[in-house]
Amino acid sequence: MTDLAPVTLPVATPRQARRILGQALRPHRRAASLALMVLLGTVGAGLFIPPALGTLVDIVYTGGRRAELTGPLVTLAVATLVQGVLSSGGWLLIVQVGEKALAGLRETVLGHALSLPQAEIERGGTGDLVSRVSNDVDKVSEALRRGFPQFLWSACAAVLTVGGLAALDWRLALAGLVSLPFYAWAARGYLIVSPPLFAAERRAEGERSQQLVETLGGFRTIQALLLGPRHLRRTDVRSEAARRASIKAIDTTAWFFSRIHLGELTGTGTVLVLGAWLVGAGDATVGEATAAALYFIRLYDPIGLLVNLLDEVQSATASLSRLVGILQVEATARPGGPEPRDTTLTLRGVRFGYADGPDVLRDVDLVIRPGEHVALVGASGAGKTTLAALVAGIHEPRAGSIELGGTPLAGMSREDLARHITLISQEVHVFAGTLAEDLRLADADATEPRIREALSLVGASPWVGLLPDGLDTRVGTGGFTLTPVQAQQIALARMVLRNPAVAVLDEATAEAGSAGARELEASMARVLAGRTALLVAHRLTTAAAADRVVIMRDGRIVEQGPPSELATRGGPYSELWHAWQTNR
Ligand SMILES: Nc1ncnc2c1ncn2[C@@H]1O[C@H](COP(=O)(O)OP(=O)(O)OP(=O)(O)O)[C@@H](O)[C@H]1O
Repeated sequence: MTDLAPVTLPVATPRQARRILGQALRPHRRAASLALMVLLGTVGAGLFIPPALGTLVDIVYTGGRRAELTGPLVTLAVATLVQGVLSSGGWLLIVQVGEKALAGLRETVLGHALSLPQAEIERGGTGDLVSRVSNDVDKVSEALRRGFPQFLWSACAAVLTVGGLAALDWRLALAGLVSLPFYAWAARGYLIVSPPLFAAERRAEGERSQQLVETLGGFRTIQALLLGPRHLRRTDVRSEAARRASIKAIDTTAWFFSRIHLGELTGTGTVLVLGAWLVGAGDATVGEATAAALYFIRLYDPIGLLVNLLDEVQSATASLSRLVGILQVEATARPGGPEPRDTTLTLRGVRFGYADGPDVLRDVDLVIRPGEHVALVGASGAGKTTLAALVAGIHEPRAGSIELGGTPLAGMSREDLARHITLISQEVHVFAGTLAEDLRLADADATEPRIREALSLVGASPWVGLLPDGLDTRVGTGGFTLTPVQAQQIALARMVLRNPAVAVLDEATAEAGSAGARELEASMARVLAGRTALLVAHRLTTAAAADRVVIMRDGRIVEQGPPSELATRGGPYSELWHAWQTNR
């Protein structure tokens, strides 16, 4: 893998994508058939217009009576009215079907993405995933809302109009067909040339998003290591690739339209010349020749639209394939093993690395006894957060095993895992909604007294009491902004409500300030009482309160023992301890 070729999620073949779309449309077959009938009615009504106009031309041309005009004029009025009424109803029905199918598809894809282990998503790239569920969903959505109904209408209109022309005079219909080779030429070229170009455009956009997410996500590290110019260069390269891919795709569209206009010119010219000749030979009336030309001109819109839509359908198919590709990332099957005997955590010979990267954990052996609190201490990058994520079952080791009460985590179902072990990471997320809703994410049936009890245990009652609407106050995006300490307390309260036997905590005291950190330490101590706990300690006071401290360096455990013993042993912990005491 080169530096500039990130791993992305899989892409489905157009056939697989169409199959999934078909499945999403299946529950709405009846509404779709009704909408199709209404559309056919609309086009059918429009077919009466050219002959009626032709008849009017004949009446005027031959100096007919004024009363003769009534019939064609009534036909014109009724056909226009029916066309108008049916078309608005038909569009509405089709748009509804499209929206419902899209909602189903979006739920399927998002549901699958959420059920995937974090490692699978990280391997493919979160930027790529974001681009798929935003850009690609928009493209498919636009196609289903507008493109798909217009495509149906154009196809019906084109076929029926050619039928109307043939019913008028088969020779004039044949004359119109002279344009077909131009349309076929354009469509064939477009269908063969454009799919890879549109797929490349989507891929380039995905890679650009991926690069932006990487750059913004690693903002601090990039600044600290002065990697800004390098990341700017990479972003430039990917943006340039996306720009080139877009221009190539647009070029084929221009080529396509030039062929279509050639078809229109040839078809109309031939119909007019043959019409004039037939009139001259006395084989057709001026009105019939006019109607034939009008029929052919009525083909411009549907064919132009079909052309336009081929572009949109191609582009939407490429997006749909990327969306459906998410369904192809298989969640590693987790059959559900036996209930753990107890809450002993046992790590044996654990080795781990991210995606295809080097090992960041090596030969980790660790046993945490039921009820024991173990603190992980070490320099930044030593592997503490990674080890915590493995113990919470988020990642699986490359080698070695992690067991809870004798049951390997890898063999436990996600539900069992979530029931036994809860992880609180440094970046706590407060979901948009009321505070009570946010807390009930941990236990949907939690009663208000239980919620209040949990808030009291984590020390959040005083500030929650001051919120304008108490538990019904809206928090998260667009709502009341919680401080980092408050957000951590909410995460701890969620843990209390979920009540797991094992707690894994990545201490987030860095942003809390020293008063906030002390407050959080006290909240944590109350929540962890009685549970088996592994905590990543960023402050040595947290480590000093644990039963055992484990020191990590370069992905290995280099020292462990009770903090009071380690402080005087003269090893890495006592060095850290003394340095910290001196700097206080
Ligand atoms: N998502 C990731 N993808 C690739 N490498 C990663 C990822 N997360 C961490 N690493 C790498 O794994 C190693 C261990 O990182 P980890 O975050 O576990 O260390 P840490 O001891 O928790 O550091 P800190 O105290 O800064 O959080 C580091 O070299 C880091 O760059």
